[in-house]
Parts: sequence; structure tokens; C-alpha cells
Amino acid sequence: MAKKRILLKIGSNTLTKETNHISRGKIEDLGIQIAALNDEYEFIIVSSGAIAAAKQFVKLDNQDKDVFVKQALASIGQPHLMRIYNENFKDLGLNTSQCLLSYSDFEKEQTKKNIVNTINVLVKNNYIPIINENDTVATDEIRFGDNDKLAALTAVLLNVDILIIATNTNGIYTKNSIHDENPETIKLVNDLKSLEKEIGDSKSSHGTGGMQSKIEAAAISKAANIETWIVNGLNDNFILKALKDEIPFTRIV
Ligand SMILES: Nc1ncnc2c1ncn2[C@@H]1O[C@H](COP(=O)(O)OP(=O)(O)O)[C@@H](O)[C@H]1O
Ligand SMILES: N[C@@H](CCC(=O)OP(=O)(O)O)C(=O)O
Repeated sequence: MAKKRILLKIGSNTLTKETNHISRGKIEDLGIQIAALNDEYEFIIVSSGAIAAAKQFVKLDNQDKDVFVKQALASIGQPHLMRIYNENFKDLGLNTSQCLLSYSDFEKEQTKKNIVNTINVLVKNNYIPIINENDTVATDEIRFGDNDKLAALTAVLLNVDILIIATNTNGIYTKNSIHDENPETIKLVNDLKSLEKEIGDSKSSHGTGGMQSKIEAAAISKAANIETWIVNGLNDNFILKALKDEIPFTRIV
């Protein structure tokens, strides 16, 4: 039976476990889950974390425009981020590869074909593509996006079965409960319009897009009949648990 495809988007907050450095433990947790699911699922990862990885090592002169500094930090941090993935995944028998993409790559037929061809060869040969925005040439995600839209565009292009967006909440909470000790997760969404009133504008410490950019991403995948799951990536085994419905998360169908 053909394996199902999961596009996993993981943001800086999850990768750092809300600290100021990339968590090797979280990356190991991802690898353990991907290895456990290897017979049934193939994974493509969209990972942020380049800027967070650099910030743990360097401090750049901040007189330039903020976004230029972020681009430079991403350039410094990206190879470190990949090294950490590589080191942790290798021990679990998983191979990694890096793809840097930007929105404009999804606008031309030829570049879209090139992305699909490259990723299909990688996946067929058991390499896990780890995608990030090419922050040297594009600034969409470090300004607004959270890599969420990039993840959705990639999910559609690669025709995945599920887009999992890992974040730091148990999915989308109802607006009334958001500040409660135990906020209430909206478990199933059919109509994205109904969600607009639930969205606060807060973002987490490293985050850029908040819940709004996740909903916009879900709209892109929904239009292509791809489910989006918004899951708390801070939990260990969050993918395994979501697949078994053992944790609360939001499923947008
Ligand atoms: N209805 C909601 N339910 C849950 N989180 C919400 C909601 N509205 C706004 N948020 C905010 O969105 C944040 C997640 O987005 P973001 O900070 O960009 O995280 P990430 O780095 O994981 O992409 C949450 O931590 C929360 O502060
Ligand atoms: N390309 C950037 C993404 C920046 C970003 O803000 O994304 P996210 O951590 O998902 O909110 C990086 O790797 O740091």
C-alpha cells in the first residue's frame, strides 16, 4: 500500500521549546516519531528556526533595518539548524536534505516542476526534505508569515494527505476560553469563515504570524482538499498522539 504523505510545519517556538536555543530534545522527538511511522507515512518538513539557531551563537550589529539583520541571522543559523537535524536524525537511521524555497518559486510552472521532481527523488530514496524559506532572497515569512503559507503551498504542490502545523497551543481555542487555565480547543472546522471571530492577535515569543497565518495556510490546503491539523508541538510524541486522537488539536477539513 502506498505511504501517506505528511507535511509537518514546525515553528521556532516549538523547536526552541520556547527558550532561546534550538532544543535537540525536540528535534530528537520529531525523529523518533518519523522513524516510528516510517512504514505508513513519508514526511516532508517545513522547519523554521534558522534565526533562533543563530541568535544562540551571535549578536549582529543592529543599526541596519531589522529585516536585514534577520536575513543575515537566518543565513548564519540555517547551516547550524541543519547540522542539528542531521546529527539527531542520523542516529535514528533517518537521512536529511535541505531545500530553500520562496513564494515566487510557486508562481512559475518550471520552478514548481523542479521542486516536485527534486523532492520526489529525495523521498523515494528515504531522504527527508527539510524546507525553509530562502531568507536571503525573500522576506515574506520573516516579516509576516511564520512559514505557514510556505508550508501550505508546498503541501498543495506535493499533494500531501495531511498538513500538520505544530505550534505552542492545543490547536485553536475558542475566543472566550483563550485566557482560561484550560482553554477549549475547537476540534473540527468545516467552515473557515466561522473561525475569524475566534482569533486573537497575540503571537508567541519567537512567532511572527500568530493563529491568523495558520488559518490562511489552512485555507490554501483546504482549497486543494488537504486536511490541516493544528497541533501542540511542545508535547512529546505529538504526531503519534494526534494520529491516535489522544490529544486535543484542531482539524480543518
Ligand atoms: N484562538 C486562538 N487559539 C490559540 N492561539 C491563538 C488564538 N488566537 C491567537 N493565538 C496566538 O497564536 C499563537 C501561535 O502563533 P505563533 O506565535 O505565530 O506560533 P508559531 O511560532 O508556532 O507559528 C499562540 O501562542 C497564541 O498566542
Ligand atoms: N525562515 C525563518 C522563519 C521565521 C519565522 O518567524 O517562522 P516561525 O518560527 O514559524 O514563526 C527562520 O528559519 O528563522
